[in-house]
Amino acid sequence: MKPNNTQIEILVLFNSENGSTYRMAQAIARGINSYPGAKAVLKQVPRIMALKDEQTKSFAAVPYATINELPLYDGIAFGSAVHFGNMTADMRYFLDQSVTIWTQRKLEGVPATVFMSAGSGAGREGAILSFWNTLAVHGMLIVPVGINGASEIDQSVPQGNTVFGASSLTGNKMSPRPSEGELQIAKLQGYALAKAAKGHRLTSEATAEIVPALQENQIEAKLKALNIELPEAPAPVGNYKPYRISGNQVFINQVALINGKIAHPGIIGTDISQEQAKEATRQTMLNVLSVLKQATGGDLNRVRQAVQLTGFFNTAAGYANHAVLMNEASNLLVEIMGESGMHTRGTVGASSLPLNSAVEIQAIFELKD
Ligand SMILES: Cc1cc2nc3c(=O)[nH]c(=O)nc-3n(C[C@H](O)[C@H](O)[C@H](O)COP(=O)(O)O)c2cc1C
Repeated sequence: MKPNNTQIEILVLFNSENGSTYRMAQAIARGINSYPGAKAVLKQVPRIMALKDEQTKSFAAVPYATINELPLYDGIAFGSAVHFGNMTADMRYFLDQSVTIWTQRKLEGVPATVFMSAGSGAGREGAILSFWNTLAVHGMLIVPVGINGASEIDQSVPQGNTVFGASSLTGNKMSPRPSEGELQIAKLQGYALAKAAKGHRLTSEATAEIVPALQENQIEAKLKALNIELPEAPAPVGNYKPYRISGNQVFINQVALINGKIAHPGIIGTDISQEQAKEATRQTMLNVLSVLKQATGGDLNRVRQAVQLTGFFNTAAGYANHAVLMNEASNLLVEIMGESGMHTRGTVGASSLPLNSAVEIQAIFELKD
């Protein structure tokens, strides 16, 4: 069964009265077992009414399945006699008990295939297709046979093979039934199911690794990857809030505070160099992000996108490199948030800024609904 086992296990679940479906099931199982690392488990569906001579049947020793074990397998081959162009009542009754499994979506994506035993063959293709309806409602991955092996089997006798699944024409006595050809197609069908089940197992394992990574807070993951630790959000120094949410937008204003002091204070180009101004800009942008985190209740995944950044720079008269400084903030934001960090931008030179900061950034972000 599934848990941490490199072998895949596939249930061959059949309902037979006279043994033909059972013989087809055995051929399906042989095909499964011929696939490296795959093992077939043969079980029959419980009966609504016991057969009179059940103990004399070839399949008497095959255990009955319980409905709750279906999700434990890597794949399921369903086999039934054709009854009036449909699956048998036993099979129908059994599958009708799978409502909880269905609503819990436990069979979703699990490979499944259908084989049958018919008399004349009347309605056998329709029977397989109508069986598929139930599997589709469960979201199972249906594996047909196609024309696999069809041209190699003895064409001098009628054969029950269909592109949807193997079947036997037990009413036709031109050869012993199930015929060698019918059993051969069933074997190929079992092999194809095992192959799909192996693929399903590998995909499930890969998804199990990927999904938590995808669910992880992507902005936090990026911050970690860039070795950036957000500073403590600076407390307001007046009668205002560090952020305000209006509708689904967050408004933030920050200066270059770090541990209660301004990083590289003064006039750019006179008191501080361009490099120092860049450091102050980066610090200011980190402060913006740390306030944004506060605004989202600590969950930066709630941010849909950046909207607008406006940078104010305390510059000497004639200074014209504002864009170079503001790029420091823009690049940092896009590096952390990717495409959703893109924003419109305003950049302004000012003759003085609060606390003698060299930089002030106003930011607007949009939150997810
Ligand atoms: C109630 C009933 C309905 C059947 N309806 C069909 C049918 O629609 N088409 C057909 O080809 N055979 C039909 N058959 C024949 C069986 O499908 C056939 O005998 C089959 O091989 C039995 O499988 P088993 O040996 O596994 O019991 C019917 C048999 C019964 C008892």
